[in-house]
Amino acid sequence: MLKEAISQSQLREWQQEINDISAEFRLTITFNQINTAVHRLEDLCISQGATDRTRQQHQISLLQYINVAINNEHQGNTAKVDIYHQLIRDSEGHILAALSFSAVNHALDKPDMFQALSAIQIRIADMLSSAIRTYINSSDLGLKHSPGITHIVDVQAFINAFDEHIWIKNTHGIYIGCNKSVERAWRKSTDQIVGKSDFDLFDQRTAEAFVEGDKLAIETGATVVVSECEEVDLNFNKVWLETIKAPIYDAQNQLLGVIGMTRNIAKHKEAEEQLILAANVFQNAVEGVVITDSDGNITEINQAFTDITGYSREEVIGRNPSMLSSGRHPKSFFERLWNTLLVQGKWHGEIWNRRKYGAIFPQSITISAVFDKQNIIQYYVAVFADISAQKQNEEKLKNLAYFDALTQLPNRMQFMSLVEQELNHSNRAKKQLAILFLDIDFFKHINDSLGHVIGDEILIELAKRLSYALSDFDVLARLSGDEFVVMLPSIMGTDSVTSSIDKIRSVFERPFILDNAQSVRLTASMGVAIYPSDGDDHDSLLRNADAAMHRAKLDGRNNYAFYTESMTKQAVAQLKLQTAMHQAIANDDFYLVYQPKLKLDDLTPCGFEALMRWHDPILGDISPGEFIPLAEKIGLIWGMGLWVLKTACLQGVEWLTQGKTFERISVNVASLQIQRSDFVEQVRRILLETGLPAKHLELEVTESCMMHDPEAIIRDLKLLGAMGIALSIDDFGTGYSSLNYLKKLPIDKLKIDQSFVRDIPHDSNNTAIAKAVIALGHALNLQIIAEGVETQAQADFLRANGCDLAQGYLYSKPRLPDALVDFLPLVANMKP
Ligand SMILES: Nc1nc2c(ncn2[C@@H]2O[C@@H]3COP(=O)(O)O[C@H]4[C@@H](O)[C@H](n5cnc6c(=O)[nH]c(N)nc65)O[C@@H]4COP(=O)(O)O[C@H]3[C@H]2O)c(=O)[nH]1
Repeated sequence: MLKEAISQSQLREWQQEINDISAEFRLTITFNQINTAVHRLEDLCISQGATDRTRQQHQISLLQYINVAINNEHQGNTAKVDIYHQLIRDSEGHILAALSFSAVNHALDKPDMFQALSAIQIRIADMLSSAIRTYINSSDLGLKHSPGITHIVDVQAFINAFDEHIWIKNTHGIYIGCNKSVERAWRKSTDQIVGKSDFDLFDQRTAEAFVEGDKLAIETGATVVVSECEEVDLNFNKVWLETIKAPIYDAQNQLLGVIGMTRNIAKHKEAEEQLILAANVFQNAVEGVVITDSDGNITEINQAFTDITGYSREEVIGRNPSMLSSGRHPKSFFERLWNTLLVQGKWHGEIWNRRKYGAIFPQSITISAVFDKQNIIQYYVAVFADISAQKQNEEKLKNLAYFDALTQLPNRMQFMSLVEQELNHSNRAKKQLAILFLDIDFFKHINDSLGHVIGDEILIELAKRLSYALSDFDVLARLSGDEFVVMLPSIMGTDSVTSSIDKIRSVFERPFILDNAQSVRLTASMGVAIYPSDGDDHDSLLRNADAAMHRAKLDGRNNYAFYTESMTKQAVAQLKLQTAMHQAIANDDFYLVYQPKLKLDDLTPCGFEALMRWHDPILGDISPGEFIPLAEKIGLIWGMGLWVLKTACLQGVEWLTQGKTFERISVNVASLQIQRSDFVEQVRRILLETGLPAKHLELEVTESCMMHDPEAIIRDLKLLGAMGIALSIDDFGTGYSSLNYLKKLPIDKLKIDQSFVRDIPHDSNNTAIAKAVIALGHALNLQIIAEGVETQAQADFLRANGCDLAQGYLYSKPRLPDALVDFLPLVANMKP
């Protein structure tokens, strides 16, 4: 339609002008001129919202025009009517470009404008060609005559400048152009190439492969990589060649041919190989690798990370590595880590982390910050190794160095170091410490007769038994062979040592059963040295304990000895007593005596204190002052105390049933008894079982019972008081006197300890104390009883100072029940 709007004469005139211009172009077209046109066309494309497809169409047009122009030239034609095609050549006649001018005026109001289609092939490395379409003001064309134009564009030269091989084939597979690089590579001139097919130029197989590539490009309709191969270039260098091909279409989308390029991608290949190598190293590294962004979010991990932590890639990407935290390191540890990382860009150390399934493990880790060109942190890369096995080996080595391989007990070196540490502590705390040296009697016979394997079995079993028998604070070690040592820290004199000796001896009471069901009975000899009296360093203590052990062996084995004689005697005596006490309980060798208590004003009896007695057939009479503290120490006091209470209650019931009258029987209660949570319950049970009314029972507790959990003791004493039981504080003034608690206690009596009664009225201190206790007790509405009253003068003083009650040898020693008739009036004879 537009074409029709233009007069033929006008058209002819323009064509002539174009011809002229083209003729001019033939010689003088400049790069700048083309460039300007390119830019104008590109702007136009952009402003018209040209899509990639449009641009591609332009490229196709370009090549089509070149093709047409070439064909026209070949066929001797000069131009078509409406589109004029012009090949632009350089001075040597090489084709520079093809220009097509369409003599169609798009703007009738601007007759000086016509559409010019300039097709210029610009060969660049990535094979982009530009198709140019622009409006050119005819007056602009005057520029073509400008004398300043000097640089001639040589497109062939331009494509020749590239090392890549570039060629163009038409739809018949005939080469229609190529560059110098092709000439060199194929060792043929352009003339020998253009107009030929692959089958003319190459062997059958190669030609077929090339044609296949053309087909592929045509079928896919886009640029395709048709082959990659390693070859040798003209200089016999190894090169990697990549051939890409693209189909060429005209404006009507008709296939015109295939353009191809082969380029050396050795550098890409190298980079690609390096990337593959790096990726392989990353993935196959034995060390775990984790990469985070600058905010600490995980962006990548490798396989070893998953193997070590158990977390898959999906489970960690985007999360913070703190998800692995074991909780073993304090906050300050990570603060220091970050400080170092930020200041030095790198941190190396060991971290305990947690695996997915909970186990914690040590890792040796290096964290590096990765900076960009502006020195801003882009990533953190952490490379770590699981060092669990290494740590276990270290631990094993440590064990070998410090522990006995057979029994797993500390060895001599470890024992000595532990003793040294404890000595420092004992020295500061002014405490005693004991080293006990133990040697199995006749162990050599075991080894000789039963063999070393059995000997080892026995030693292992003994180590287990000893560990079990001793307390957690004691340190047991095996020095060598059948020699064991024990450190008893913080001992309180020889008593606690003998109790440990007792425990160790009990280990040997059971026979050792061997694999063959045979049993062996063993004994051991022990020697004890005590710090600081027997030595002030680990060497001398061990040496002296060893010497003591040898003396025990000389004394007949199955024995023990202290380094000093007196201590040995003391310990022997205690152990004897201890053994005898167990026997006495079994034999029912204990019994009670009762000491009357009297009112001081008229000396009427008001009750009895039950006191325990023990007569051992071998050791004779043993004082409660000796066996009660031992019973407390070895844990027998609870059972003994219940026995006393029950026996005293039964005695009271017996007297009552005999018609004898008394106010109360008082029973001593040890601190450890009242501290038991079921004490009140046991007292209630015994009263019920024996039938003694609570109003006939009094319990004497010492002040020291308040030292442990006073609130609970006060609560229990109140419960006992509420049952009708009288309560008195024994030995008042000798122990833990807290007036604060005293006023809260539900007690009835205070007993002045006999140590304050002794020597009154002569001892001014004691008389003052006695007076003060009486005054204090009365102020608290308590009755006061004095014990250990032996003289009339004491009794007179106490009475004169308001003391209410008394007991002591002056009136009666503690006696067996049958000997107390004088103090137990029958109900009928009772004074009103
Ligand atoms: N020198 C002298 N002593 C006198 C006189 N009158 C009484 N005594 C003694 O003074 C002690 C009074 O008992 P204690 O202060 O409770 O002191 C008792 C008590 O703390 C404890 N004890 C005795 N029997 C038991 C018991 O069954 N249970 C508990 N837990 N402790 C008991 O043993 C301690 C000693 O008891 P014993 O040897 O029986 O000693 C008794 C008694 O025999 C006197 O005029 N002169």
